[in-house]
Amino acid sequence: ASDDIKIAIYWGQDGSEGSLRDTCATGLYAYVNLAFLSTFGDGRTPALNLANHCDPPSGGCASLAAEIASCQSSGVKVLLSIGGGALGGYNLSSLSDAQAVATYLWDTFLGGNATASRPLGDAVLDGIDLDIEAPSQYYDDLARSLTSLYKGDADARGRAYMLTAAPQCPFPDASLGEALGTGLFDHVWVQFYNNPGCQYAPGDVGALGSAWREWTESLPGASVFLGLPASLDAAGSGFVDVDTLVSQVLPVVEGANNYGGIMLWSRSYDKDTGFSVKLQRILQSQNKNHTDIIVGAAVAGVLLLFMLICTCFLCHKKYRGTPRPEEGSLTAPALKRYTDSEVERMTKSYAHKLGNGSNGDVYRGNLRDGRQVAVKVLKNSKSDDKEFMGEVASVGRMSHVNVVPLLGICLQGPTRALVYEYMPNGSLESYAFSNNDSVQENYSLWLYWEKLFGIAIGVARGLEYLHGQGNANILHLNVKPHNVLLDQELCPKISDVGVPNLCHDNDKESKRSTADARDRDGYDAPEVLSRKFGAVGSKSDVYSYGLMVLEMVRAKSNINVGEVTTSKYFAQWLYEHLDQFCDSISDISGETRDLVKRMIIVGLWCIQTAQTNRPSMSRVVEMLESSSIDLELPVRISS
Ligand SMILES: Nc1ncnc2c1ncn2[C@@H]1O[C@H](COP(=O)(O)OP(=O)(O)OP(=O)(O)O)[C@@H](O)[C@H]1O
Repeated sequence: ASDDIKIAIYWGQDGSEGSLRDTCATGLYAYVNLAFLSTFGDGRTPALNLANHCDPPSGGCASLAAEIASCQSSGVKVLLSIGGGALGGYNLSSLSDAQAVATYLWDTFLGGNATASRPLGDAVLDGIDLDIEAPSQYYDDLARSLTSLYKGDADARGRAYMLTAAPQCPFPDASLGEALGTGLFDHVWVQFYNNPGCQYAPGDVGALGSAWREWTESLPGASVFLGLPASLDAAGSGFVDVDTLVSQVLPVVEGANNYGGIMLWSRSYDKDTGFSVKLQRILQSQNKNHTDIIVGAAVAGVLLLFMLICTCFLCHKKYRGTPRPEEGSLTAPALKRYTDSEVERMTKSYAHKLGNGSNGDVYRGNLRDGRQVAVKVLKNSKSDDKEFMGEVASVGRMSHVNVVPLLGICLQGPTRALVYEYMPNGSLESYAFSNNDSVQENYSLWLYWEKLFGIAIGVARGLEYLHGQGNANILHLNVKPHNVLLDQELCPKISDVGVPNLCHDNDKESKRSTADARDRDGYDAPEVLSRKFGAVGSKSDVYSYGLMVLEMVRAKSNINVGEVTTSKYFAQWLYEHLDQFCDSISDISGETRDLVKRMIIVGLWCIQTAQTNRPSMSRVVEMLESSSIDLELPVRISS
């Protein structure tokens, strides 16, 4: 869930929206409503409808239990939404019917009778959402019955469940007005769309603002969310683009004490348009600017204080005798030291392994303040503490928007672990190169050319920094899509920086496995594989970078160049067919075409066999920032 704005989303009405697990893993949402239990009440056999995600009658939705658990473990609340647009499929006919439905929901999806048949397997959801659009009665009774069941469980087991609702913005809501009058709802996502009388009209927030006031004042005990469509196609009317939302609408709604965030209909539209990605990005950059001002003022204050202390210290120094021999700090300035029991606690005893790299296994975890982290437990690390700390200190000093931040380390007995900021969107490999269908399906739409270009230039800037622009002077020597991680906004961050230096790699076994891995990955420069091509240096990273960029182009275009499959042949093919290739990508506008052409020309320069022909990373950044008209192709592909 975002630190900046809480977003509730509806998931389940379109198989192409990607899995529930992936939806939660985007880190964009705080609440996911499973949509919908579309048949219930008045003697009907209740039925789930989750589009083509799974088939409830055959028990096919039980497999969602693991995905729900994965969402919950990352802090996302998962609710079952009942009702929806299939108006003939549900209603409540009496008080006893409402009580029976409440008991069914409790036993089947929440903390009730475990022996009931459970379409979502052993998942215990976080609550029930009422999306009741049909004329209705007895939903106040349903709310009271559910709440008393919740309360029984809370008394016994201390678990809290939620009750939420999605009324329309005309106040009071025709279907849910009475239920909301009970004051029993935790969150209410009011639909400010398909309702011209109270939704946003271009340039006019008046109607929305006055309906918002009525809703927030009438529900003092609930947090109220602004419900919006995530794309123009998601509703007949009421779409507000992200820039307008941030500049005109949020300032009106955020003033309410019980403003909770926004609700979006629905995940599939949000995935198509990137609405919430853009929203989170804008809000985070606003927060950052605000924080920068505060930090700037604080830094100025600290500097003043520091100067004062130095002055006092220098005045008194001559009376203090000879200084003590230098102790040397083993801990890099900004790095926190963790004990091995703290690492165990933050990873919940190494419960969630993210993967295993050649230098150790990586686990997901949480710091005490709730921040998610990735903990790399090193194997074969250097046993000399001082040597280890020397290496880790130089990594810890680095700070660049395109390098994964190292937050802390553990160095206790044999345990050596590195604690990194967690990157919720995994690696570029899984976005751009995965053969896993579900991942492809979920993310293919993100990978429009502009995004890929943004990733390419971000990685270039990160490498430029490592190579010395930030005085880091670090070689990566393992640049590949696996080691480019993507944060919440898909901003690329280079990972594994300096890690090989922390580990012994001079034993034969690890050398052999490294070489194998290298053969497999194929991103290494010729000189890394054989010294007859010269010494390894920063241009070796340039080579791997260039190959990676060309592979990104290949993966995105999915182009068939005949029998040819290797990167090198693809590069040769691109070299010979550059304009033809750019023309062949039909959806490319002139501007996008230029970005793609720049990526290709830069890539071709970077993979020159002779190191002297390859540009430096600073030059790569310059080339990417220029126009393709100013860039020439190399004379040959590999010279
Ligand atoms: N900061 C992080 N946030 C999220 N996932 C991470 C983070 N760091 C590593 N991972 C994930 O952990 C797994 C292992 O990563 P690691 O960097 O150790 O290995 P690798 O890059 O796959 O292989 P190698 O180290 O052999 O090059 C990968 O799936 C990676 O995406």
